[in-house]
Amino acid sequence: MMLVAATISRHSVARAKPTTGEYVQSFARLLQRTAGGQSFRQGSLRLIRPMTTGTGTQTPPPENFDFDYFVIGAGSGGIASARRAATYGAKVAVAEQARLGGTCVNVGCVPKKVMWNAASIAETLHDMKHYGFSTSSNNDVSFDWTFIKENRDKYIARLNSIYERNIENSGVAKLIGQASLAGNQTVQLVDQDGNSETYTAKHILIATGGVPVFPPGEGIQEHCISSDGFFELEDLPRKAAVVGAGYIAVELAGVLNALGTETKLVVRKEGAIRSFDDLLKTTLDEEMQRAGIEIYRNTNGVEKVDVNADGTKKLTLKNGEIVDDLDTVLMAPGRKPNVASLQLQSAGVQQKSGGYIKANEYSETSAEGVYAVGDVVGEVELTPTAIAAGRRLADRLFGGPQYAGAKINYELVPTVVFSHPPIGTIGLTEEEAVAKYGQDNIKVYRSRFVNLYYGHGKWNQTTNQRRP
Ligand SMILES: Cc1cc2nc3c(=O)[nH]c(=O)nc-3n(C[C@H](O)[C@H](O)[C@H](O)COP(=O)(O)OP(=O)(O)OC[C@H]3O[C@@H](n4cnc5c(N)ncnc54)[C@H](O)[C@@H]3O)c2cc1C
Ligand SMILES: NC(=O)c1ccc[n+]([C@@H]2O[C@H](COP(=O)([O-])OP(=O)(O)OC[C@H]3O[C@@H](n4cnc5c(N)ncnc54)[C@H](O)[C@@H]3O)[C@@H](O)[C@H]2O)c1
Repeated sequence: MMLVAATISRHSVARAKPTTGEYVQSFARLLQRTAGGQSFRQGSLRLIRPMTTGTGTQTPPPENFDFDYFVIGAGSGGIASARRAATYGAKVAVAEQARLGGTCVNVGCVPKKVMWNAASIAETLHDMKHYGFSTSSNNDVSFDWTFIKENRDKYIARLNSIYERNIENSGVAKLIGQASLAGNQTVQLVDQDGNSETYTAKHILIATGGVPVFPPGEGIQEHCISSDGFFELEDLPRKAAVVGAGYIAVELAGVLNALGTETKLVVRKEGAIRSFDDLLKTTLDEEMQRAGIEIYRNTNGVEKVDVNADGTKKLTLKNGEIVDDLDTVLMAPGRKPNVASLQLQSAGVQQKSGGYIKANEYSETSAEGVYAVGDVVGEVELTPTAIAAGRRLADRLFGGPQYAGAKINYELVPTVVFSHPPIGTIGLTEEEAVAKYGQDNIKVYRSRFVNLYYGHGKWNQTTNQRRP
C-alpha cells in the first residue's frame, strides 16, 4: 500500500500524497471522467503496484500492469490497433489529446473528400451543356461555401461520436489528455485541467501521427494557413496561392480552382508530384493548367509574405517573382511527426532523420515494449497503412501463435491523389524500376485514350482537342 502512494507522489503533479483509499477514488473518478461515465469491460483496470529494482527504476510486475496495451493517439492507426487488441481480450486504453479519429477524420481524408466531391460537382455542372442540360436564362449556378462547411463539420462531429461509441463498444478505455512516456512501461496523462495520472502497460503503442510544417521565411508563419487552416476557412477565397508540390498542394489547389477561386500553384522545381511516374505528372500538369491553375515553376520556394494596405497578401518568391493580391496563402510543404510532447528519451525511443520514430517491420522501436505505427514512423503516410500496421501489431502481440510473424510491408501500396482529375499508382515508378533492374529488363506499356465522357460533345473532332 505504501508503494501505491509512492507511485502517486512520484508521478502526480502538485498533489499531496493521497491515501490508498483516496487513490482508488481518484482513479475511479478519472475513469468516470475519461470514459464519459461509461463503464469499461469488467476487470479491465488494476491498481499500480510498482516494485523498486536494483537500479532504482520502478517496474511493476507483469501481472500488475494497469493495461496490457496502452495506445497513444486515437487516429487511424491507434484506434484500429486498440480495437483489434481488445477483440483478443487484451486490457486496452487509448489516450487522445484532441478529437477522436485523428488527422484523417478531422483535418485530412474525410473533409478533403467532401470538398473533392463538391469540386467534382462544380466540374460536372460546367460540362452539363455538352449533355443537353441548361439552367435558367442567365445560366447562373450559385455555390454556398458556408453551407458545405457547416454540413461537413456536422458530418465530422457525427463521425467523432461514432468513433467514441465504437471505442466504448470494443471495451477499450478512452482517456482524454496528452500522453507522454514516463520511463519504463509507464505513461503519464495530463488532462486539459492540468491533472496528471500515471498508467503502466505491458505494451505501449505510439500512434501520434503528424502535423503540418511551415517553411522558414519572413511573414510565413503569421500570414499563411496550412491544410488544417483550409478546413477552417469561412469563405471561398477569391484569389489564393498554394505553395507545395505534393498530395496536399495539388488536391487543395484543385478544389479551390474548381469551386471558383483564382488559383496559383507555387512549386520549387519544374512541376508537382515529382515522385510520381512521368506520364502521370505531365498529364496532371497539363490538366491543372487547362482547368485554369497557374503554375509558378522553379521558384526555389517563398522568400517572404507581406500584407498590403488593403489586407491582401503579397508573395515574394526566391526566384524574384511576385504573386500579389492574394486573400489566402496555403502552405503545403510537407508534414512532420507529432512527437514533441512524448518524452521519447525517457523510454529510450530513438528517432531517425526528420524526427520520425525508428521502427522495424514489426513496428518495434528501440525501446522494449514500445511500438510505433502510422505517420509518426514516416514510411508510407496513408490511412490504410496506419490501420494495417496497427492491426498487424495487435494481432502479433495478442492474437496467438498464428500471428507470430505478422508485420507490415510498405512495398506495393496503392495510392490515389485526389487531384482533378484524380491519379492513382502502385509500386515502382519507371525511373525506380530502371534503377533497380536495369533498362534492358524493363518493358513499358502505355495506353492513352479519350474517356467516353469527353468523347461526346466535349471533344472537338476537328482540332482533336478537348473543349474548355
Ligand atoms: C489534408 C490531408 C488529406 C489526406 N488525405 C488522405 C487520403 O485521402 N487518403 C489517405 O490514405 N491518407 C490521407 N491523408 C493522410 C492520413 O490522414 C494519415 O496518413 C493518417 O491519418 C495517419 O494516421 P495516424 O494514426 O498515424 O495518425 P493520426 O490520424 O494523425 O492520429 C494521431 C492522433 O494522435 C493524437 N496525439 C498526438 N500526440 C498525442 C499525445 N501526446 N497524447 C495523446 N494523443 C496524441 C492526435 O491528436 C491525433 O488524433 C491525408 C492527410 C492530410 C493532412
Ligand atoms: N490522397 C492521399 O492519399 C493523401 C492526401 C494528402 C496527404 N496524404 C499524405 O500526407 C503526406 C503529406 O502530404 P504533403 O502534401 O504535406 O507532403 P508531401 O511530402 O507529399 O509534399 C510536400 C511537397 O512540398 C514540397 N516542398 C517542401 N518544402 C517546400 C518549400 N519550402 N516550398 C515549396 N515547396 C516545398 C516538396 O518538394 C514536396 O513536393 C503525403 O506524403 C501523403 O502520404 C495523402
